[in-house]
Amino acid sequence: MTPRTVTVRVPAKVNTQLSVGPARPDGFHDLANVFLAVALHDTVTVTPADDLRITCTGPDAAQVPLDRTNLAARAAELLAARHGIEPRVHIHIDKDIPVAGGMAGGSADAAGALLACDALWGTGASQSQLLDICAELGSDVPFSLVGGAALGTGRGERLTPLEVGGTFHWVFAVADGGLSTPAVYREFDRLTPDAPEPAAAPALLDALRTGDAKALAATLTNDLQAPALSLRPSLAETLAAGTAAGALAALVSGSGPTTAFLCADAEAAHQVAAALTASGTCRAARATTSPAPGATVLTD
Ligand SMILES: C[C@](O)(CO)[C@H](O)COP(=O)(O)OP(=O)(O)OC[C@H]1O[C@@H](n2ccc(N)nc2=O)[C@H](O)[C@@H]1O
Ligand SMILES: Nc1ncnc2c1ncn2[C@@H]1O[C@H](COP(=O)(O)OP(=O)(O)OP(=O)(O)O)[C@@H](O)[C@H]1O
Repeated sequence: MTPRTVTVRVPAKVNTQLSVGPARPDGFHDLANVFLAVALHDTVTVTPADDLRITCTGPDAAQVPLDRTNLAARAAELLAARHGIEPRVHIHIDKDIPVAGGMAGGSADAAGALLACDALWGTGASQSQLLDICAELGSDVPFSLVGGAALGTGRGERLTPLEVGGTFHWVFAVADGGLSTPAVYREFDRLTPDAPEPAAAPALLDALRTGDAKALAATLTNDLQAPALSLRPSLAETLAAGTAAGALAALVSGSGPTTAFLCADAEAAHQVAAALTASGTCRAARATTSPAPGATVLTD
């Protein structure tokens, strides 16, 4: 029987290594992008409707477009077009991932809507067909579907799964307002005229594989950190506050302006979150863990 409602939970991501090469002729950049899914989630629920409709709840809901530019709507449209059906569906997003925060929130919603609509419509797309649609929707979307940890090459859409040998404890400091991903890449180009070809760092992959937080802290890198700080200098204060509170490492998450703090254990993460909240250098601080599974159907 065709299900009447499907709910999918999708994680946010942090980039443990984000190495960026020179701009390509198509405007994208080749990456060595070591993604790690973290246990902050959006929940996407799809229900049959007369037409494609989007609603959104959550603290950042006012910043989410409710028209067909929403990545979740585009995902439903693409899947429907591939199968010659009309995307008559109400997509509800319960949003907990910061918007325009460098944590792939829109990408998560796209992957979630795709998986949910596939189940609702019984289109039975294979994982590789779903991944193709994801790549068309955005560079981060394939990883939102698979979760866990993966190396993304090309523009980040070509994934190789990675082993993770333990649980890592993180704090994410949410900033006021967002940063535009294309603007951060443009600032990277301005600051880095001779970027080398990117490659994954063996020491970082080892740290993930062994679950060694100190080793991971020593190897975290983000080539978009300098451009994000150039566009939003106040993020340096947030990074310093988390480091002073005992984080093993502090870095900008993806294109920012969310900042990420790797901690030794759950207790340290709670202390760092409390100190960041008290510091007044961010809007909110959230403690969480990684890795987390990719898009997962909860009910149908
Ligand atoms: C910063 C990251 O979040 C790190 O994972 C991603 O690279 C961004 O992924 P995304 O938001 O899914 O990005 P897309 O929707 O594919 O592209 C948005 C814009 O970001 C820039 N972009 C993105 C990915 C990439 N490898 N090179 C780029 O230059 C381009 O200006 C592009 O027009
Ligand atoms: N479902 C969605 N949720 C949030 N933003 C969306 C969505 N669909 C489209 N957008 C648009 O995309 C922009 C970027 O939002 P998003 O939260 O995906 O950024 P991000 O987390 O920085 O992305 P990334 O880390 O993949 O670069 C928003 O400003 C918004 O206009």
